[in-house]
Amino acid sequence: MTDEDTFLALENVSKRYETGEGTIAALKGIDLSVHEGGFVSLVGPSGCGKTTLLRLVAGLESPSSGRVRVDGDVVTGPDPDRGLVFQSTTLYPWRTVAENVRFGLEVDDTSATVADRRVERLLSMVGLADRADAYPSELSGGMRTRVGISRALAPDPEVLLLDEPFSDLDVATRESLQEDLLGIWNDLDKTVVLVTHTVGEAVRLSDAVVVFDGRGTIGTVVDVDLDRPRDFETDRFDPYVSAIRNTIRDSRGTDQSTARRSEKHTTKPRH
Ligand SMILES: Nc1ncnc2c1ncn2[C@@H]1O[C@H](COP(=O)(O)OP(=O)(O)OP(=O)(O)O)[C@@H](O)[C@H]1O
Repeated sequence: MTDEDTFLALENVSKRYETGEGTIAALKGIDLSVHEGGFVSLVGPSGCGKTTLLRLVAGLESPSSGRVRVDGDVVTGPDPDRGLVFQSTTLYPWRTVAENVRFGLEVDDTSATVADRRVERLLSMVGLADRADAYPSELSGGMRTRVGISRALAPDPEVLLLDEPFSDLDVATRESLQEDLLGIWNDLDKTVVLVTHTVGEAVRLSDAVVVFDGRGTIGTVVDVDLDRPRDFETDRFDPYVSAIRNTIRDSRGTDQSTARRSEKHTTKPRH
């Protein structure tokens, strides 16, 4: 991948937090490039800096040094072009499903007709067209997550940032949402960064899996060269997939040589 293909870039990014107990180096000298329309997952042990990286890309935090760029522009704060979905999706309980999704459009001056059409389209993409008038308390956890994703997509962001969005869900719901997410990604052509604790999920969905080593640095980036659309059932038993999963599990949280810290990590363009 050449530098011109890079859409989302972290350039020598470090993030330190000052706390009562001292300085926490959450991320150290991170270099990462993601091409436009790429799907990248971040995995690694708890506390290794995955959420911090996502928050930096979202513009909710600033790097202590280095910079984050999206489509060439340095990220200086939140922007509707970067949609964020957190672990336990918080919906507005007093708003209906459609009104929650529509919220993402109220910050800009999208006309009512365009907004209605977009909300309708997003809800049908996630299979909730018939629940538009329901309230969040009337929905299952999986449905709430679907609404959260639709809300993040409403302003038509270029980048979708997902922080363990499926972690509270049972296996069947999780897999169904993974399929939906791939469908959305394919139809809407977003650049996606997903934080997950589940190696299988990362491999199933991504073009590349970024494996953090537990010391604030990236241990390795594993490319996932599987055809799309993916067949979850077949892939589950594919020896190539097992080998990738093992590589990721072996790299996660293991000691990395200091020499790797300055390596530049690049994900390959989608084929
Ligand atoms: N606002 C903050 N103030 C102080 N320290 C923080 C803050 N946010 C994160 N940290 C610390 O930075 C490190 C990285 O945290 P981060 O949440 O990015 O990890 P993570 O990989 O997402 O973890 P998990 O998988 O458990 O969600 C941790 O040591 C955490 O305690």
